[in-house]
Amino acid sequence: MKPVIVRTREELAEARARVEGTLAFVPTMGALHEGHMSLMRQARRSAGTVAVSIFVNPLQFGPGEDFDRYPRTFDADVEACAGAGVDLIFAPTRDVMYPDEPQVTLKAGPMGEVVEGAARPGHFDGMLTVVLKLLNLVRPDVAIFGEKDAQQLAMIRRMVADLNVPVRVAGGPTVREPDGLALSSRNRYLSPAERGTALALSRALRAGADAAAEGPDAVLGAAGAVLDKAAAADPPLVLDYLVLVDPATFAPVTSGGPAVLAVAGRVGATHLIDNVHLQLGKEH
Ligand SMILES: Nc1ncnc2c1ncn2[C@@H]1O[C@H](COP(=O)(O)OP(=O)(O)OP(=O)(O)O)[C@@H](O)[C@H]1O
Ligand SMILES: CC(C)(CO)[C@@H](O)C(=O)[O-]
Ligand code: BAL
Repeated sequence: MKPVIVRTREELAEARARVEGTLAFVPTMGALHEGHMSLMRQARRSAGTVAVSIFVNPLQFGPGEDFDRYPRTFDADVEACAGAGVDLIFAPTRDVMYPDEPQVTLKAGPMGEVVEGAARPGHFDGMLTVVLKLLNLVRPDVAIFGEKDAQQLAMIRRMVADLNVPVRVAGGPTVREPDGLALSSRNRYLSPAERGTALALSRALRAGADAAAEGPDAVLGAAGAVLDKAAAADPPLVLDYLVLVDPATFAPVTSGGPAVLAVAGRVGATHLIDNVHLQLGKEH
């Protein structure tokens, strides 16, 4: 069955009113790939009705970032949604989401200023603002986000807790290419040579994960060695960060226990991120 496509708040409200039973929601920026499809299938298993939004949110892009050239592939996205059993697609224009220049926006707070937030100042403020607006419009029982964007997922959980947003948040595992590269809409910017360099991100995470039992310094050392090589490659990886952080707060982790090893870097003009969950042993 083809999904119903709604573009305005009024059309969405009518479609929402027709939903009986539970609703699962997968927010996206389009250019859909197998990572998004796996979230949609997870949504299909979680609720009777599945909604997806497709909106490239200007508020979460900084000046000089790729808002204008972000891939927009609407027809293929509709096909992908149909294949994953999506019932409803909300595809608003900028004017529908922001009819007036927004005055009241969310502030992500200190957690939004570290790691990815330090590399992209203001990004999490804009992301949380649009996610709260989408949740208010769609009113899902469960909203599903990818673990690839680990800090985004942690920030959304924190927003939902801090602001008592009536939704259950679920994470979906990162889908990878057979060689380890995390699927991302931005991968399509990469030339074959750039893609070769970009593989260092997932390789570094694997090297770090293999050293988890030996503690934080060993993890950062093993991952850092892979990234150092990529920094000297042609084309080079320009590292933005490699950090070991608490999965819920994104504060640095220095002793044993659960942690996220997160990495980001640029290859050419493309900003890529990846992460892995670890159980850290104690330093000897
Ligand atoms: N490889 C993946 N596996 C699982 N979920 C993913 C993957 N890539 C993205 N997602 C999730 O899909 C949702 C929509 O993300 P988005 O549309 O920004 O795609 P993206 O591929 O992350 O794009 P970008 O290149 O901008 O990072 C988010 O919850 C994101 O975490
Ligand atoms: C959650 C989201 C759809 C908000 O614009 C975006 O940040 C994304 O695609 O991960
Ligand atoms: N995938 C997170 C959205 C962004 O990069 O802006």
